[in-house]
Amino acid sequence: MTTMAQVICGLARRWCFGALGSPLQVPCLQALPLHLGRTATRASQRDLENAVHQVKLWKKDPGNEVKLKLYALYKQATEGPCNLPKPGMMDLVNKAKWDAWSALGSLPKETARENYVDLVSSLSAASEPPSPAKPAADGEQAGGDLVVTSENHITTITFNRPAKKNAITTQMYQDIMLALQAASKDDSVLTVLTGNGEYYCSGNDLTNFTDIPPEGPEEKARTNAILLREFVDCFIDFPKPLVAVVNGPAVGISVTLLGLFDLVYASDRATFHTPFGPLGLSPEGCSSYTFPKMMGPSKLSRTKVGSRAGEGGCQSQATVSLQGRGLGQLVFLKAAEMLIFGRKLTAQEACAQGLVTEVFPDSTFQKEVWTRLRAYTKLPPNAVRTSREVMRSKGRERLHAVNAEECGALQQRWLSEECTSAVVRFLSRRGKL
Ligand SMILES: CCCC/C=C/CC(=O)SCCNC(=O)CCNC(=O)[C@H](O)C(C)(C)COP(=O)(O)OP(=O)(O)OC[C@H]1O[C@@H](n2cnc3c(N)ncnc32)[C@H](O)[C@@H]1OP(=O)(O)O
Repeated sequence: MTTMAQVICGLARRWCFGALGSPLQVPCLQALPLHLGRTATRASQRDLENAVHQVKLWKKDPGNEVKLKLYALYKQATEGPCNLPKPGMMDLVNKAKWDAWSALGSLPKETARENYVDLVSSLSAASEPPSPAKPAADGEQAGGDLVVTSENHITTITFNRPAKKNAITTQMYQDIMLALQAASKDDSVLTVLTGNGEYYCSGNDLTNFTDIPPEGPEEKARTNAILLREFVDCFIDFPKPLVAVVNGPAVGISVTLLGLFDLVYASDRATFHTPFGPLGLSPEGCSSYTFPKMMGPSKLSRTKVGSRAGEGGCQSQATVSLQGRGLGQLVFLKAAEMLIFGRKLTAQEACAQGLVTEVFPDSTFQKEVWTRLRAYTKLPPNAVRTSREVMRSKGRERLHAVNAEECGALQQRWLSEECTSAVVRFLSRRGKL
């Protein structure tokens, strides 16, 4: 049975998507705050347009009552008194809007315009789009190495060690797991990971390898493998859409995990680097499975090849290479170049390979991405969740198996001479040893 609350929620969602085509309205004009934020001047048509634009940027849903007020005032300001026939009782959305508009009676257009602008102005302060976190003067932002916020049905987990390029400490792995656990149960529709400052994340903090317990390095490798496996499992099993807002360069595990995300939005300043070869490591985050899957031969760009190009023909590089390697041999060239040889991709390249959903100019990145995400939170949450589950459930068992295998390989790698000398090189160059 549909309850009244459900009907109202449904109304709110439909309005947010502009089912009725314009900003919403007011049953009782006298209740509106007049002249807030402006004094003696009358509101112009330009003021009205600016106010409409402002409403689109609001991050907080102002609620149905305000939306109705805005709708009615806008209609009155642009079309005058309501002279439409009254919608039927069952046409709930249109009836509510008709009621609100009709309640304005013969209010002059100019006054309606003014009231609309004043109402928006009074509500705007509370609805500014979130500004990207900025490092404090000493390079570290208050709030710890990980900042978790929840607003407007979006839970945001922010790497917050800008002075260390947001490298992930052992404590941060634990805290991210806790944050994901909480986000899976809160009322958020989306869970976002992002970074504060210049970097998205520089991957595993390489000093994590330095605190060897009395039992020796084998014990350290064993506990790290358990931690990594549990950490990646949290992403595999996470029940809601995961979004990466990649504000800058991404390295190591912060890149490999992206294969488990649903949306990856990147600034054109971002790069994607998995330097496992140079570090004596092997892939993690299920990337040995997800990357070849997303970057497989069918995804490679088509390139003119030899004399065939002269005949007007094109062949993909993959096709050519595969022919050279023998029939039936599947070689995932791009994934191999990244994961084995440590080739760094630009945001555009990563997008072409399917690792990134969309690239935005850095200057408008935050504004565009958060506006998009806020719009997505207005979708019916149960439908979003169901679609995601249907898409994800089939591969989950496989991902767990891949994760276990990758962690087993890494446990050995961490004990290898190749890996220890690479970490020592990095740390000694920075005077950490
Ligand atoms: C238990 C689970 C294990 C999961 C395993 C995951 C595998 C990976 O994630 S592999 C990838 C590991 N990450 C790296 O190899 C990146 C190492 N860092 C760098 O190469 C460079 O720092 C940089 C390219 C990210 C930035 O270079 P830039 O010259 O601009 O800045 P720096 O002066 O080097 O860095 C500033 C500051 O930050 C510290 N730092 C940066 N990244 C890390 C890191 N990953 N671990 C530890 N510390 C890092 C760097 O030491 C500097 O610190 P100081 O100012 O104190 O010297």
